[in-house]
Amino acid sequence: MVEPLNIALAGLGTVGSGVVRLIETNAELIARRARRPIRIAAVSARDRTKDRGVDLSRYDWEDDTAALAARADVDVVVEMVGGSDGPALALARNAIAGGKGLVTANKAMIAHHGLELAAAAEAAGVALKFEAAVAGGIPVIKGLSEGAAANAIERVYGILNGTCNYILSTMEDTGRDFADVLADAQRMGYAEADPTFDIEGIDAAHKLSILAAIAFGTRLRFDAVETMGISRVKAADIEQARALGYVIRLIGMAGIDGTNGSARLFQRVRPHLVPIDHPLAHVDGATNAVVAEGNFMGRLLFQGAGAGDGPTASAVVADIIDIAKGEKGPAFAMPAAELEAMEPASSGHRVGSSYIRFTVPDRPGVLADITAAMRDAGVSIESLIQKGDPDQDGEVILAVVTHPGPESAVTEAMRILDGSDSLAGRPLVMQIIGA
Ligand SMILES: NC(=O)C1=CN([C@@H]2O[C@H](COP(=O)(O)OP(=O)(O)OC[C@H]3O[C@@H](n4cnc5c(N)ncnc54)[C@H](O)[C@@H]3O)[C@@H](O)[C@H]2O)C=CC1
Ligand SMILES: N[C@@H](CC=O)C(=O)O
Ligand code: NA
Repeated sequence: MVEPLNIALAGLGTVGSGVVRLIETNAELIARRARRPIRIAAVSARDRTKDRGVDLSRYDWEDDTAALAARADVDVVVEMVGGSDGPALALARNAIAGGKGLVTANKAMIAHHGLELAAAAEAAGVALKFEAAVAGGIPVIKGLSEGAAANAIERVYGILNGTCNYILSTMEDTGRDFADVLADAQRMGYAEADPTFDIEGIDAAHKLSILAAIAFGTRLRFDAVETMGISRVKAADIEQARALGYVIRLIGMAGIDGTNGSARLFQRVRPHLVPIDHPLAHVDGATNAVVAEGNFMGRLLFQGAGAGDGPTASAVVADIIDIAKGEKGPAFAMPAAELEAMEPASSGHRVGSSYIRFTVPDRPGVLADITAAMRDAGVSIESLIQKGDPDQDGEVILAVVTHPGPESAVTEAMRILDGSDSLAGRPLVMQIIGA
């Protein structure tokens, strides 16, 4: 008789309920693939009485998630509570210290404490796994750390936040309002408990820092991700981008930069203009896509559902199955102590075209001031479009696309214009992804 793998589930929201449903629905095939049954020994969440659409009566209930790590009948703790610190981190630390495997969907916790937890798991001889934490259901952690293991990865980039992608692509398709579409994403379980993490790019930055550590064998540097979200993107930008042949997507991008002689880690999350014939332009809704470029494999594209109960549960349970089969890691594809400490690279010398949206007062001389600042900073303008009539405040929108050049020149032009009375608001700069 094969012993089951006994698991404890902490958190029974979108992801946790999905995990219960998946384990119950596919129990037989999971047991065959895991070589043993997966048994839910205990569950815990904030509210015992809440209707989650799954029957929890057959599982032991713990009011305090911390109790799960102390149970002798549990082999693996599955953390689906969320938050970089607090009860999630305490549970993770205690589970590992108690010799239990840890599976987590929590990118915030891994981005902040992943190295510590990975080292602790290696020392304790237990598994730490977090496939669901990056790009939801897409097996990108496994893909990079196993499938692409033989390659030096040169660059990794893509769409890492389902909520932002859902907002941008829905606004683009329907012209609906930002707040209204965000409320939809929350209803569908895509958004973080605090959606600021999504719309300000922080969630994508968490994921990017995890991917970069695995792709490049570097220590996690979430603190060094240059991060900008989509809250300043207006419907007018989406409209202008479309008129110019682009869509807007929140893109995370990481690579090793050797420009100044020493290798540095480049990590950035920002809204970008993506040409409509680029594969990332067709990634809609809560779908994520990750591109990895390796020196022998060439370009790989991983694409699939980046958020939501089913896909995220699929990634969580895949990790549980790996542990049932005896897999122990290491979590970041190499021992935590061997990950290289690398200084962050700045983006100033990067070269490319930019889109700049200016909101300006409707009066003569404004255009001359803007173009003079661009000229003085060495920015060459490819096109400039003025959007229609002034709005009710007497302001108009100017959309500028630059010829390829150093990003530092665009930054300098913005510095020259800072505080100018030819601007009615802070310009928005977005880089344009090459085809
Ligand atoms: N929703 C999604 O599509 C995805 C979520 N994730 C991550 O999975 C984790 C869970 O996310 P969701 O299920 O969406 O969140 P949720 O808000 O739907 O569920 C959170 C669960 O944790 C419980 N909880 C919260 N604070 C607690 C506390 N102090 N003590 C005990 N229980 C507590 C809640 O009662 C609830 O059952 C987060 O780390 C999130 O970033 C990862 C990938 C996708
Ligand atoms: N809030 C996240 C959930 C998955 O990681 C997202 O929208 O991508
Ligand atoms: Na994943």
